[in-house]
Amino acid sequence: MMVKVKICGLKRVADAEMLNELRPDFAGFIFAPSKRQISLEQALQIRAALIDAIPAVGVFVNEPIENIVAIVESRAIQIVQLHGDEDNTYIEELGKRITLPIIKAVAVKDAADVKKEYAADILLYDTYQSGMAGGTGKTFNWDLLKEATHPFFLAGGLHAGNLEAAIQKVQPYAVDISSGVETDGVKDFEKIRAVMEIIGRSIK
Ligand SMILES: O=C(O)c1ccccc1NCC(=O)[C@H](O)[C@H](O)COP(=O)(O)O
Repeated sequence: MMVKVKICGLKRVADAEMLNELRPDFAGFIFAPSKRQISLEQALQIRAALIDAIPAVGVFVNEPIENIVAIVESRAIQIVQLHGDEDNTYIEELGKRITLPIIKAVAVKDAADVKKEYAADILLYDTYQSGMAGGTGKTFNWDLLKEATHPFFLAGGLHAGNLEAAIQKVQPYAVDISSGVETDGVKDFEKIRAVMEIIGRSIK
């Protein structure tokens, strides 16, 4: 089976047009403080430009549940990604309020982070960096993922130059890439194309 790809941090309608051509499996909208943060209005415009076959993942960091529910009701997103310190009580509460799938991101410092169970549909393992919730552009020690017992998204510092090695080593369900497909902070068609080519060659 081919590894799935999420291209995260879309900021422009032009980014959606790139994805429509290159066909990753998911697009990510950042609703948390970040250089990639977008407003609901921008998200609705980008969603409208994206083909239906690419679900938009809304990325939140410790967001009040009411705000996520409002964004879900606007139909700007089809999947929710929790990228902060959300615990199982929070995730279960959110799960009662929405019907969308929930991805829980885990910042990996050590093996205990990988062993922890969450009440989410799937986990996403990302690089831990103090003071940054995500989008670090840095990899982490993939050996720690030997402890993973369920399919997961791999994130953190991935790009066309290390993607093949990452897939071979950790066999993720999906890869999630942001900084590695940007040039000067803007999504770069050629970098996304290179990633999609590598994914096309990868068989799990
Ligand atoms: O990308 C951000 O700026 C960001 C900010 C705050 C929380 C989450 C964020 N990104 C979430 C993602 O899913 C990224 O794709 C993931 O962290 C990997 O980013 P990168 O290392 O830049 O490829």
